[in-house]
Amino acid sequence: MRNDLKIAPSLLSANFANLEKDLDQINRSEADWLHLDVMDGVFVPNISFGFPVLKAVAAISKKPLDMHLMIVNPDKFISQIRDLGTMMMNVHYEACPHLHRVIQQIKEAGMKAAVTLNPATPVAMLSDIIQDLDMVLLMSVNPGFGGQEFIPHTLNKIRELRELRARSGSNALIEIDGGVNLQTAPLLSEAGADVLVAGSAVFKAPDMIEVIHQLKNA
Ligand SMILES: O=C(CO)[C@@H](O)[C@H](O)COP(=O)(O)O
Ligand SMILES: [Co+2]
Repeated sequence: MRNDLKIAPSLLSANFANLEKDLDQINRSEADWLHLDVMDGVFVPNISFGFPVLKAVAAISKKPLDMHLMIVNPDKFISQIRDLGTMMMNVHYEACPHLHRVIQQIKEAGMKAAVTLNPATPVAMLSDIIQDLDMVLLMSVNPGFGGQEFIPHTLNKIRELRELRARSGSNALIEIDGGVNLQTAPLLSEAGADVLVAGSAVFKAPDMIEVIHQLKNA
């Protein structure tokens, strides 16, 4: 069994009327990171939360922040995201015509940089940027909503990404987001994922700490 699989609970499925209670559970769990889904209603057909909520969450979270920006023009917000104490800033390939510049700006701001691919975007699109990345996030659902069903083709994309990573000498982690649960996590771990994001599987469970423990040992 591998012992390096990271788990990043996604706050999108938390109880927003009592975030402090849910965050306390995450803080006390074996979760490695806290995944935060920012949506603008333009890049994706949904709106989640913005800086007032992010500031309150950042003040309570004891886990490093993994910020998933489902927004157009994410470069406009690099310094504000950094000032929250963010560890990893994920921008979508599909939202960044000047991706190389955005990645350099994120790193210059002192954060780790990740690129996210939608389910229909081929892994090969990263061949000229993967050397500069700390992580690639593969969406295993169409972004915008929690609680959707896992797209099985993601398993092939993980294998392709591992090959691209090996060919290019990159150390980028492979993170998977969408439909991760106790059934899909072992398949993802086996295929070579490094980080699993889980929203509804964690926050809708009766015992979050136990589910995180089980995911971690997938
Ligand atoms: O980025 C997103 C959705 O766009 C995710 O991070 C979701 O929050 C994952 O939710 P589940 O599929 O795990 O319920
Ligand atoms: Co996400």
